Amino acid sequence: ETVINVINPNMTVTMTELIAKAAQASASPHTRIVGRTARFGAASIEGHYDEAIAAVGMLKEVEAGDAEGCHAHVIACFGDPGLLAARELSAVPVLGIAEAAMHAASFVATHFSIVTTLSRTKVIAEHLARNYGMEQHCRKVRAVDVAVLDLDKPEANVRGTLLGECEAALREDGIGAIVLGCAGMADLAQDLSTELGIPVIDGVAAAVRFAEALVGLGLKTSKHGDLAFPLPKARTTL
Ligand SMILES: O=C(O)C[C@H]1NC(=O)NC1=O
Repeated sequence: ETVINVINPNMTVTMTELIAKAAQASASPHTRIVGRTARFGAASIEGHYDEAIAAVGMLKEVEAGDAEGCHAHVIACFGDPGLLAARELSAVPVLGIAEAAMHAASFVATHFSIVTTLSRTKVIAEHLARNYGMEQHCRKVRAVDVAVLDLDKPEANVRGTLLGECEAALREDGIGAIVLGCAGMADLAQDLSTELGIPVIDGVAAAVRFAEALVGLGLKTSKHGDLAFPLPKARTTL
């Protein structure tokens, strides 16, 4: 059995449930998904400050997963908060849903656009695309301006708004695929892909399958050099 620790770095349990459901739906039969929710940080992550404090809570859940002997971690927040810190901390593979989604999109299209939640978080996705060497593939980061915790509210009409933004991206951006820029959109990817007739990629599903692939390849996070375990020293723990 492969155990994948899927961490919601925000503190909203209903989102963790949606994420874990999407992760299990994507996983192979012999994979067990353990969903974990950050117990320190923010109810939702919508900017640099939220990301900074959420990373601390996320890292505690990496420790919990490692203590349980999980085979890989998925950081299920589109900002990939604390990704390299988690890779230092753990010896098993750690994937962020943004990195995983962008790579999946680059395998099936020459260019893609990202559609995320609030306009103020577009810059975070732009920084990630640059850091991941994806600027040649990522044409544009768009936003539907729906707050993360409103995604599951019927009155927000997220599906309709997302569809409109994706159609604009298809018309204007010169792309072949769309990346959904929020873990909370995980349950919408399939439906939008069918409606639009193009790959619409949810990073939770992509990260779970890539994690399985890395485990299957016997690959673990390298502890030589940059991602070696953190140096022992006095630290404030939660
Ligand atoms: O950055 C975003 O808009 C989405 C990001 N925030 C969050 O609480 N979970 C996420 O996936």
